[in-house]
Amino acid sequence: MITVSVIGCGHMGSALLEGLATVEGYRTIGYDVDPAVLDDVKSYCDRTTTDIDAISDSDIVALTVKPDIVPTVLAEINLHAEQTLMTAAAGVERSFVSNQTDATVIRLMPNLAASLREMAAAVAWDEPDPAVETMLSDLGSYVVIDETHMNIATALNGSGPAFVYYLIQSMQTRAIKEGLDKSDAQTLAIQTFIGAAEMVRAADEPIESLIDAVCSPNGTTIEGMNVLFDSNVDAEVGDALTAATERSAELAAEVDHE
Ligand SMILES: NC(=O)C1=CN([C@@H]2O[C@H](COP(=O)(O)OP(=O)(O)OC[C@H]3O[C@@H](n4cnc5c(N)ncnc54)[C@H](OP(=O)(O)O)[C@@H]3O)[C@@H](O)[C@H]2O)C=CC1
Ligand SMILES: O=C(O)[C@@H]1CCC=N1
Repeated sequence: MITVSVIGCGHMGSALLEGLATVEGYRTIGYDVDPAVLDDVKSYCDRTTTDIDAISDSDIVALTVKPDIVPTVLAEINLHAEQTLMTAAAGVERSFVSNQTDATVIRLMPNLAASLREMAAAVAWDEPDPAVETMLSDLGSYVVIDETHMNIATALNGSGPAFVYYLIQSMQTRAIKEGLDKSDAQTLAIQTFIGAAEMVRAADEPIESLIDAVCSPNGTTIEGMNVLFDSNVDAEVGDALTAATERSAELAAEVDHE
């Protein structure tokens, strides 16, 4: 049994708890300062509490408060060396956290698909942590990265779901405008993204070849692709990632200088 405490049960903390609630082998504790937030997650947790001391025997403590709240929480918690403190706050560096706790600190960039156990996560640590490896596998897929790359991972898989939602919305909105029933447009847009992502995962060829396979000669797809090729959309999507990456770096500086 792995005991996981989540400090801050808002969007990210509750997604972790919701995902873990559907897997055997975890005892979960949700901690937050807001009792109303705890009401929302109590069906996913073995225990909810506003008492910070309740996390004292947890194997893994997930820190899912906003970056500027991290110093406040670190001043309140008293963890021991056998515990793992998993910080998920964007921009907050591992060294900043480990200077203020005896626990082993790992840095995680999760995403909200944890609730469905479809999370993409990036983790940075000194040593692999078997309990964390099990937990991340149970919640989706993860990669181990050097912490110097955590800001771009934050943009790619932390913020990335919002970018993908936006693209799904753009496609389904236009389909509805062209006359398709709203529910049908949603079904088709969603399954198209799922299917395309699975095709990319399964393929041992480059994405360009997958695009070519959809583009029948003189067909429909190439007409649409030409609009994309002639646009700046590739650069704009890249710029969205860069903006999020730069903001992650700024957050690090802001928390460090508090
Ligand atoms: N949302 C996302 O998709 C992702 C978020 N993250 C990271 O997760 C963290 C949380 O983000 P998110 O879940 O969106 O934010 P939320 O605001 O939804 O959740 C944060 C929660 O922490 C609570 N809180 C505030 N102060 C304390 C405290 N001292 N002790 C315990 N809990 C406290 C907040 O209560 P109250 O509202 O009353 O202040 C709130 O319920 C951020 O650092 C973010 O960078 C990482 C990846 C993805
Ligand atoms: O927007 C944010 O700052 C957080 C971190 C990644 C996703 N949400």
